[in-house]
Amino acid sequence: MPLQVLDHPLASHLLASLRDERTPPQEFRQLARRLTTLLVLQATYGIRTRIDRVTTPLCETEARVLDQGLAVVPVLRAGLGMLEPIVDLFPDVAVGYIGLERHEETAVARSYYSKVPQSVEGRFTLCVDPMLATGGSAAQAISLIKAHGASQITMVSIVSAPEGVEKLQQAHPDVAIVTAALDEKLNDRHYIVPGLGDFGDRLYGTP
Ligand SMILES: O=P(O)(O)OC[C@H]1O[C@H](OP(=O)(O)OP(=O)(O)O)[C@H](O)[C@@H]1O
Ligand SMILES: O=c1cc[nH]c(=O)[nH]1
Ligand SMILES: [Mg+2]
Repeated sequence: MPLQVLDHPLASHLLASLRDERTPPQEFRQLARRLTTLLVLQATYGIRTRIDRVTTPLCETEARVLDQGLAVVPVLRAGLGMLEPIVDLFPDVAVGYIGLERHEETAVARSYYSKVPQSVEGRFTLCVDPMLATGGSAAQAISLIKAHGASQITMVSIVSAPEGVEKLQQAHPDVAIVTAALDEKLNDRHYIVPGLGDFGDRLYGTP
């Protein structure tokens, strides 16, 4: 599936502040929520709809309504920073959780928690994790989500590296990727450059 890079002046503006090393955690969390709202509008464009009828104070008319449930699976911990706006926009969403932590040196992700509802089957499913670096965490998370029956999955990230996009597209060619930025590269510690640093640490104030 092609990669979609969100191209909107407000998204760029919010991302600039997220990247800024001076942005404190409280503001960082708010920016992450606002940018996720924009990303999710793009990511859910293909959710199934149907035509219903509604009566306005003036007459009856056709109205397009949602005809498919949404599921979201944030990858702990940083993905939690993207959850709240999605639950606000889609109150009937089914939420699963996957805990993954990269090894500091190898960057290989270790799984420490997983609770994905079987109800992802048939739902339009978003896997959310703000950083797509080597792609190891996203590829593992999506394999787990698929094992629970999901078949229509979109990966939503805030910043992506070319290496991560390539890995995910190879591992899961059926999964769409929506991101706010495709950055230049990974450094020798597997961090995205220019990136924004460690998203989880900046979100939760844990240097
Ligand atoms: O594409 P990858 O190379 O796998 O890297 C991306 C992962 O790294 C970060 O999580 P981290 O392991 O730091 O855990 P945290 O969210 O708990 O800080 C980030 O939130 C992704 O999950
Ligand atoms: O740049 C990166 C890479 C992985 N995880 C982060 O939080 N930042
Ligand atoms: Mg981290």
